[in-house]
Amino acid sequence: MASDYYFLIPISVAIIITIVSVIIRKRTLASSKAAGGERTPPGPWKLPIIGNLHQLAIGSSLPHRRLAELAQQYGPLMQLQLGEIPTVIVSSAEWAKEFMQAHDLNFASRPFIPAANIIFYGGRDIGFSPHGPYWTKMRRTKLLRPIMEQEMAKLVGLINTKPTINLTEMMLSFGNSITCRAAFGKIQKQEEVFLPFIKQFMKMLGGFSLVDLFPSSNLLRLLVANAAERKLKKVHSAADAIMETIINDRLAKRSSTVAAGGNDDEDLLGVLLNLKDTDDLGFTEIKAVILDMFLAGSDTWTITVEWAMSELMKHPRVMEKAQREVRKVFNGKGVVDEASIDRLQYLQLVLKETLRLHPPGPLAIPRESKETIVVNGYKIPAKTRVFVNLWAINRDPHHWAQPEVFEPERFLNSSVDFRGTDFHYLPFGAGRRMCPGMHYGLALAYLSLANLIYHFDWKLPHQMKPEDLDMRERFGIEVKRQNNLIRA
Ligand code: HEM
Repeated sequence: MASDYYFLIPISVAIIITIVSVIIRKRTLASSKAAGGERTPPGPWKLPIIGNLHQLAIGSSLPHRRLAELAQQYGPLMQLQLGEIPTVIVSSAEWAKEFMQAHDLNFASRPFIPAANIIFYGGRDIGFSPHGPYWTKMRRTKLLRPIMEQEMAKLVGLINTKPTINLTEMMLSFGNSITCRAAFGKIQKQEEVFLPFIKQFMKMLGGFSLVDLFPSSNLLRLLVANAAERKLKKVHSAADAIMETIINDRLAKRSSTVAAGGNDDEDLLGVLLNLKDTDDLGFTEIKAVILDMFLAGSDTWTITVEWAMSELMKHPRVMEKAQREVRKVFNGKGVVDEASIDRLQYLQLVLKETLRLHPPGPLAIPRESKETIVVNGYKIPAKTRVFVNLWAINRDPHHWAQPEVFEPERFLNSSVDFRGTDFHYLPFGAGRRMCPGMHYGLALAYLSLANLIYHFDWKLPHQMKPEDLDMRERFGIEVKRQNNLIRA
């Protein structure tokens, strides 16, 4: 008897699917028509409470890749609700130009991120301070170009002593030691205790944290936020104590340097202490900017060098060409120094292409709209969080032929540059909040890369073929290689 009704099952399923699709479509359309007739950007249908978080969690993709997939479905300006946070994702050069140039002023602020708030003394740094007079004053602070060449020589010496090297680990510790020199000058003992704190801050700032996405949830606050906050504050106060000691030591030495007619401006701390007297800078601000230097200014360029080396090992033709160039330019000298680095034209193409495919900050640093604004007919309410997907823009097939292929020659005879004016190529962002450490980061990356390929021939371990090299990424505040790069 029951079998008589089996034919009804597919019909019922079809009817249910049709009804659900109509409801979803209606809700999607409704959400793209805001009150007052302006449209809101399109986006996927959201669930109560979590909004679109489940769509980000689908698959094993990292956020910048998953957001790029969603943008292919919903368009280069897409609206998502991430927990309680209304969010807009920008994924094309044309829209990036709207947000980072035409309406840059409205999107020049940073959202409130609880971990960043603790780490940077309530936004007293450059990267997370809201847009306003304080940020303007801090942006004027010149981030230093340290004495790099001695450090490079140390790196070369270290590689020379080892038959097999882990380039990932080596670049990490090299980057940290350069940053310590740039920030504090010659320090020895504090360096070792300070750096592990920085690593912990990195972990706490990385990714999309639940506490950040549900700021009003008392339950979440009780279950996770309070414990996480306590841990972060403990780590922060230990890092703070070390910085205090370093500053006090410097102040003691500084008076004798200045009394002897010297200038204390060889490192970032010296420069900031000079500004303290003229620009009304407090110790809190000095410590916040030093933390910026460690958090934004160390891993970024070392990760870039690592990706460049990975691509060179994967593409022996490019490695050979780059190596031939650097050996020709520096052969008479025996050392790679900064003076002739501009002559390495092919290496510049290699670095440009590396940053196109592997921008270390693929979603930049989030921005926030100051006021409600209509951009090209789409209404963006005040306090909307904005992510510009630099990773997706840098490989948009509308602007790049064969975008997934590593081809440094694509930049030959092209005027496309890092400056943030070519909106289809934005490894350093654009507009007011564009990276202030660009020149310093690029100089270090060129010099390291040139040294690595000038002094050494590189080979993958265990007879690995170039095409088998694992190029997977790991997400954090910066995107690194998932597995370490080892050289035989
Ligand atoms: C290869 C190296 C680097 C890359 C690719 C890079 C990339 C970026 C990106 C994409 C942003 C966000 C820009 C935006 O929101 O539009 C940024 C911001 C920032 N970067 Fe870099 N960066 C690098 C090196 C450095 C270095 C060496 C320093 C410091 C010495 C530094 C300090 C900063 C700071 C302070 C900000 C925040 C600026 C603000 O909010 O006003 N960066 N960087």
